[in-house]
Amino acid sequence: MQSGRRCGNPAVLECALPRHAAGAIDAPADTADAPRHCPPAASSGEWPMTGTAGPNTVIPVLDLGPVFAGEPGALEATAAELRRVCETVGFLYIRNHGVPQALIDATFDAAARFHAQPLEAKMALKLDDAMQGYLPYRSSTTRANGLVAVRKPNENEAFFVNPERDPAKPANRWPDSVPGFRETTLRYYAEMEALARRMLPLYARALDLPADFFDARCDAPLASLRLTHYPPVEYGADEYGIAPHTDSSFITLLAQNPVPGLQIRTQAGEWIDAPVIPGTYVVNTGDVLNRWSNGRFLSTPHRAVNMQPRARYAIPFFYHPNPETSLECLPTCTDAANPPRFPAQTVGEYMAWFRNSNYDHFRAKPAATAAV
Ligand SMILES: O=C(O)CCC(=O)C(=O)O
Ligand SMILES: [Fe+2]
Repeated sequence: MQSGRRCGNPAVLECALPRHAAGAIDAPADTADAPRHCPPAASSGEWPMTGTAGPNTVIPVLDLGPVFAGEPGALEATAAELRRVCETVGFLYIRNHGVPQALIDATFDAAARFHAQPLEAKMALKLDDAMQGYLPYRSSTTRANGLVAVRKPNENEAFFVNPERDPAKPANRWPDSVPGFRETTLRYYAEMEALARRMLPLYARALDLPADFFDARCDAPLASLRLTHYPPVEYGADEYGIAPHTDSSFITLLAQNPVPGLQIRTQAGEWIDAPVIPGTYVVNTGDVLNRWSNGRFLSTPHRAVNMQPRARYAIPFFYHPNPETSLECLPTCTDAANPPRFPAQTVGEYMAWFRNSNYDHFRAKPAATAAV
């Protein structure tokens, strides 16, 4: 799998990089014969621009500093901006999030050291029914979204860290010979959970709900930290580091990665790069919030490819409400002319469906019922 550069033409990397760094338009993934990873640079002009967009990107940047400092009026002002972004883009960057950069760096380092182990050591921790452990290379296929017709396994391997608060659930299993791995990843997990919780009032106000609406519904959240490794491989047709998909989450928090590769699909159906903006997080709305809000907050398709001649790691944190929380349509997102569009499932039920659809491990065992 480690077969060197992926676009056989060395010019591809050179022509792709400047555009990718500028968040420009990519070719549709679904077009089987489209040139991949080096499309013509062209803007549709239809992409919604917002006043807070960074200099080189159409994905807005939201400053959380004022609201986290408790500045008067900041919650309402930031929530109004968040509402606009979630209704039109579904992806944003946040700055002044409060997560120490040293912890982010240490977590990337832990991910790299985990994946550098011999395959045998990783396979000893193979994914279990609680969706915890090691997901081997090319053993997940993005099926649950209807976004691409040809579905090949994703060109990545991953390790999942689950919450440790519930003694009834199997505990995380840890590698024996990756020093500090457990401590670092659990510390990062706790930091991510705290950040997501601090953001809940923003999402509540953005949806015209009382500021504490989500608090009790997310006090034992069904979150998961994923440590993904995208090796530098030669992609074939319809192959991706991770194929076009939407996240199942309420929100996903993705630490900035020194190696770019994330791309999002605009409402106009074009793929754009999410450029690296140091010190920020990428945050996106997932399917849970999309369903809960009756489609009002977008769950935007995205994908990742590793165009670099070196390994790429990603450490997304998928945040969900409590498993028993009902996703019955939020009261501010429906009226007589806009009836609920999605079943009032619980988060756990929705997650079980999503997981069974996407992970070969669970497809082989349709009776699996773990809720992560
Ligand atoms: O690798 C990335 O940048 C994004 C990964 C992603 O979308 C996911 O794991 O759901
Ligand atoms: Fe994702």
